[in-house]
Formats: sequence, C-alpha cells, structure tokens
Amino acid sequence: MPNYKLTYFDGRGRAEIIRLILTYAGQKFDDNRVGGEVWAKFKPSTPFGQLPVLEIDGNMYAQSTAIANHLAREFGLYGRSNLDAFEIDQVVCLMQDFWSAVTKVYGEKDEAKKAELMGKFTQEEVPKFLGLLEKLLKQNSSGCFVGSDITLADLFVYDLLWNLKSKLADVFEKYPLVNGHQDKVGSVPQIKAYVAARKPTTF
Ligand SMILES: N[C@@H](CCC(=O)N[C@@H](CS)C(=O)NCC(=O)O)C(=O)O
Repeated sequence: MPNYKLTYFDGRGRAEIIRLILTYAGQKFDDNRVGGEVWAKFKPSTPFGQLPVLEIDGNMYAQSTAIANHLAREFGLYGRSNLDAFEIDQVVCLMQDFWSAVTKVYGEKDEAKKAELMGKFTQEEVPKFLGLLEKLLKQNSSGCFVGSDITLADLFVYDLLWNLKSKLADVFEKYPLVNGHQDKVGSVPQIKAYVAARKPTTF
C-alpha cells in the first residue's frame, strides 16, 4: 500500500473529502495541518502554491477534486462503469456549485450584505440544491446517489451538507431522503468514529 500524506490548513475545507475517502477506505494517512510560517515556507514547494496537496510515496499532487477522483478510483468508489462515473461526476459538480454559493455568503465582509445573502441562501439556494438531491435519491431508490453502494458522490454530499444539517434542521426535515442519506453515510462505523473524534473547526 502506498504511503499517503495529506497537507492542508487546520480545517475541513477542501481537504475534508480527501480525509473522508481515505477514512471510508480504511486507509491510514498522515493528516498534516499547517499554517502561518510553516505554510509560507512550504508553499513554493507545492505544485500550484495552494493546499491541499497529497503526497503518495513522496510524490506531491495538487487540486482537491483531482486528488479525490484519483483516490475514489483507487478505492473502488467511482462506480462500476463509465456511465456510473459520469453520474458520480454530475453529483460532485452539483455540490461544487453549492460550495460556490456557500463561499459567496461566508466570504462577504460587509455584515449587512452578508445578512442579506444569508437570507437568500437559506430561503432559495439551500431548498434548490436539497430539492435536486432529493430528486436524484428518489430516482435511484437505493439510498445512495449512484448504484447501490457508497461512492464518491455520497461522501461529497455528506461532507458539504454535514455542517448545514445541524444548523438548518427544520429545512432538512422537508427533504427526508437527503436527511436519511446524511444519517446513512454518517453511521458507517469508520465515518462515525472519525467524525466523532475530529477536531471541531468552523470550516
Ligand atoms: N482548485 C484548488 C483550490 C485550492 C485553494 O484555493 N486552496 C486555498 C485554501 S482552500 C489555499 O491554498 N489558499 C492559500 C494560498 O493560496 O496561499 C483545489 O481545489 O485544490
């Protein structure tokens, strides 16, 4: 088995999907968290001057989605056919659109504008995305997004909705399949143990 070292800041952010894949696969990895001066010194040695990076047996790779896709293929989480992979990518891209909507709100510095964006986000964006996910789960009817096993798509959705589910419990109640999906992924023993033990961070 290769040796995996993941480097990111001390938060979930763009690295958490990678941590979840490795955890789900039962793969040990070095969860290296950096900041401040350590990052400033390390930055020039990374492929694109950004984190996360994954080192596999000492070779360094960048871009969180490329890393997640590679690991999903390595650990059999990318479906059983090209068409499955296509459907998985579809869900991942949808969640990336959702992530853009999230960062637009949280990245706003002006407090009044932020409050306005937050209102639009909870009343329009969240129901829109949860509705689309609910529809996909209804169509597939296995409790997973693609096929009948947990794939990259399920881990991606779980990761991006994790924080929101506790904050917007009343909204989630309206999407029982999405709600149940979060519980399903969150109750996988290795995911449950990992999430219970992980350091709480804002993002
Ligand atoms: N598309 C890249 C974006 C990476 C990115 O924006 N990384 C940010 C943290 S989330 C970063 O490294 N910021 C520090 C810097 O640019 O110096 C990915 O998904 O990996």
